[in-house]
Amino acid sequence: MAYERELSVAKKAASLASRLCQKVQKALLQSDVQSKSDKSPVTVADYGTQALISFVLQREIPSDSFSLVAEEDSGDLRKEDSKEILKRITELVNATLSTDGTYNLSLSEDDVLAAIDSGKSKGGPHGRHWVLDPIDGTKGFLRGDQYAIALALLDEGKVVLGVLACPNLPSRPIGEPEKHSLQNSVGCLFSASIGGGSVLQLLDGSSPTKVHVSTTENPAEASFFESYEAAHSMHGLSSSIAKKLGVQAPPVRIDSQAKYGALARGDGAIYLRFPHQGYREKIWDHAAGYIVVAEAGGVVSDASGNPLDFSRGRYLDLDTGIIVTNQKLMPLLLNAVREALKEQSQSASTL
Ligand SMILES: Nc1ncnc2c1ncn2[C@@H]1O[C@H](COP(=O)(O)O)[C@@H](OP(=O)(O)O)[C@H]1O
Ligand SMILES: [Mg+2]
Ligand SMILES: [Mg+2]
Ligand SMILES: [Mg+2]
Repeated sequence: MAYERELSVAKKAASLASRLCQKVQKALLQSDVQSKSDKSPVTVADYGTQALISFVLQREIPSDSFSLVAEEDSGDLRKEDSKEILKRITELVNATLSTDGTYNLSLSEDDVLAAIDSGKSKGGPHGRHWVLDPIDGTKGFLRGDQYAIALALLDEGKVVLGVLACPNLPSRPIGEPEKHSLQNSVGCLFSASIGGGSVLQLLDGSSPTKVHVSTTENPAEASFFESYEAAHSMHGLSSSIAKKLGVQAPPVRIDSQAKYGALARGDGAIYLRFPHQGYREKIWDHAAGYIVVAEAGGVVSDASGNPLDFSRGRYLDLDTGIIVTNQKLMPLLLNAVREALKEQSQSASTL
C-alpha cells in the first residue's frame, strides 16, 4: 500500500497527541484557554498538539522540504504575558513525549515555538504538504464533548492519507445506548489512505476493522449529522433539506470532524454543513475527514455536487456548503439541496 510509512507515523503522532489532549481536558485550567484575534478559542492542547505532531513528523520522516499547513501559529505565545502558557505547553509536550519511550529528549520552549511555526505553509497543487487541525472542535473540547485531532497528507494537490483521532467518540455507534461493558470503550482512531480503505481502531491501536458508510437507500431510515454550533452551520437550512429528502430522525449535532468518522462507520448516513454568509472553509477542517469517508465508500461534495479541491492553498473555495452521504442517496440529496437553496433565495428576495 502506498504511503505506508507516512500513515503509520501519522497514526503514531495523532495517538500521542490524544494523550496530551485527554490530560488537558481532564484537568482544564482557566489559564489553559486563550481567545484568538478572530475571537475563536485556543488552548494549550491545540498548541501542544501542533508542536508534538510537527516534531514527530519531522523526526520520523526526515525531508528537506517539510511542509505543514496547520491552523495555529506561535504569534500570541511570543508575547510577554504568555510566558506561563508557553512553559505549560512545553511541559505538556515533553511529558507526552516521555510516555512514548522512543524519544529520549526534551524540547526547549524555542523548539516548541519553531515546531508550531512550521505549520505556516500555504500548501498548494504541487509537492507534499501535511495538513493539520491540532484540535478540531475546540469549542467541543472546552465543553468536554467531541473533538478530533485531524492530520492529512496532500500529494500533488490530492488528499492521499488521513488520520482522525477522536478521544471522546465511543466505540459503539454514537447515539446508541450502551449495551454491555465491552462496547463502552471510548476513543477512536480512524485512518485511511488512497485506495487502501478506511480503518477504525481504538486509540490504543487495538482491534483495527475496515469501516464502510451506511448503505441506507431510503431517506426515511437515514439520520443526519450537523455542527453542534449553530454559528458554524445554518441549522434551519439543514432541517428544510432533511424534510425535503424525507428524513424523519432529528439531527445528530456533534462538534468536529468526528462527524466524518461516525459517518464513515455508518452511525448516520448524511452530514450537512452550510456555513453562514461570508465564511471561508479551511482545508484542515475537512482534509482528514474527507478521505476517511471517501475510502469508506462515501461521497463528499459541495452544494453543487463538485468534489472538494484541497489544492488551492489554506482555504476551500466551494459553493455554499458541504454535503456528505453514500453513492445511492447523493443524487436525492443534491436535489433536496438545490430546492431548499432556491426556496431560501426566493424568500430572501421577497423580504
Ligand atoms: N462561522 C463558522 N462557520 C463554519 N465553521 C466555522 C465557523 N467558525 C469556526 N468554524 C470552524 O468550525 C470548526 C469546528 O467544526 P464543527 O462546527 O463541525 O465542530 C472549527 O474548527 P476549530 O475548532 O479547529 O477552530 C472552526 O474552524
Ligand atoms: Mg480554531
Ligand atoms: Mg477545525
Ligand atoms: Mg482547530
